[in-house]
Amino acid sequence: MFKLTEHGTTVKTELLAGLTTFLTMVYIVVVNPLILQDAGVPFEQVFTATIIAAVVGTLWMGLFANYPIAIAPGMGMNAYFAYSVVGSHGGITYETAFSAVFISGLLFVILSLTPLRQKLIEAIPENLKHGISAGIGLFIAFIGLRLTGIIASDANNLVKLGDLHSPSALLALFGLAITLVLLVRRVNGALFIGMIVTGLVAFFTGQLSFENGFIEAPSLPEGLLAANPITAFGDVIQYSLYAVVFSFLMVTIFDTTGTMIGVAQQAGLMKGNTMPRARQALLADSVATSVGAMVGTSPTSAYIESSTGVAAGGRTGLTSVTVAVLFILAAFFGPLVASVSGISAITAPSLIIVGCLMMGNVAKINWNELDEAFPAFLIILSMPLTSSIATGIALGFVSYPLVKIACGRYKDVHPLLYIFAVLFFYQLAFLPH
Ligand SMILES: Nc1nc2[nH]cnc2c(=O)[nH]1
Repeated sequence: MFKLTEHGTTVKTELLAGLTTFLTMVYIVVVNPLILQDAGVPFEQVFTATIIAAVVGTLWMGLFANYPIAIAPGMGMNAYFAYSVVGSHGGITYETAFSAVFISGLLFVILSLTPLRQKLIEAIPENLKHGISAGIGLFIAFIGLRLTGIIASDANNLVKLGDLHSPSALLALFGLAITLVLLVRRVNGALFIGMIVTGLVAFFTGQLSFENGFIEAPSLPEGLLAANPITAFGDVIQYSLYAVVFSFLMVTIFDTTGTMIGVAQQAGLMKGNTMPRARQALLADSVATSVGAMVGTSPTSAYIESSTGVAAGGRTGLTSVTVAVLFILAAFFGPLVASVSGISAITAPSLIIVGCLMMGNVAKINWNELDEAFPAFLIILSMPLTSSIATGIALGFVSYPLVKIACGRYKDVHPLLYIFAVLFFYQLAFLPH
């Protein structure tokens, strides 16, 4: 079913890859409720909703699209939901905001079913695709460095070297060194073993403790927040949430498409300029976003952390199915998950190393043609600086046609790219981020 031999992989490799991806992304079941509770949504509800959305999307991805790509509520969009939509749109409750998420999820389902999906992927120029992969690499490495305090904020320069004597930074550096040694010595499961060793050191140095125990029964969602497309659409009209729906839609489509292409390229699963089974892959995310809105979480996205599982050898949907099963188990291990995901140093080394692997794509960019190189460069530069994959893609999409028109090669640009350039320009210039 997963065509393991055809993809040159084994059950053991896939299970290990799934475990690796899961460990780097499981923090979301704790962090997502923490962010959405600022919008008034109860913690327990988001905890369960996050797991439901992740399981639906990731299982769909594994079973129907056969990609080693996991799905869960995105970190950019939960903040946008809590602080820009509910926080600043006067009078908007979180229930109404979930209606907007639900509608954007349904629109995305419809788009995933039309030929536009494949055209969109084909319309993205090769050099921009390489830029997206490399930019994602820099971005996840930056996340790893920031979470562990190796890089800290600075009032004048925005970022600076953090306090390398802090327990978190020291542990992360230790984990990085161990994992790198394992990798260069080509030890199987290096990323995962690195996490286990770092976790053990965290435990014995008192950074990791299990005061709240390990197991707790999950609470079931009390009711559906959005279930009827007509009432949800009514909410969108009543509160004029068109721009909110548009932003959710653009960000989900491009974050997910960009991430899928980046990870599929890393896994060697792209067929030239096209992504096989793109329909099912996009459906996985759009269905998860819609279901997530029904039970109480912000939009889902294909997770960049999937690249850690691919680096660990994951090539098929079995990796994703493993991740989904582990998310189901996580529902019963709330306290354990909260303890481990509170220690960013355990997973940061994987994020940093995978960042390095994904940066390899810069070598494929045609640096000799500035009209090809500059938009790709802009994507790479802006993803970590804006902490947003979608914004990086937006800047690449706006600059590419402009540069091409300037050098008289406007015919080289796919017509769809012009349309998206205008939409992205509108979003960047006039909508809140
Ligand atoms: N692509 C992607 N990966 C993530 N990992 C955590 N949050 C996100 C997100 O918003 N987008």
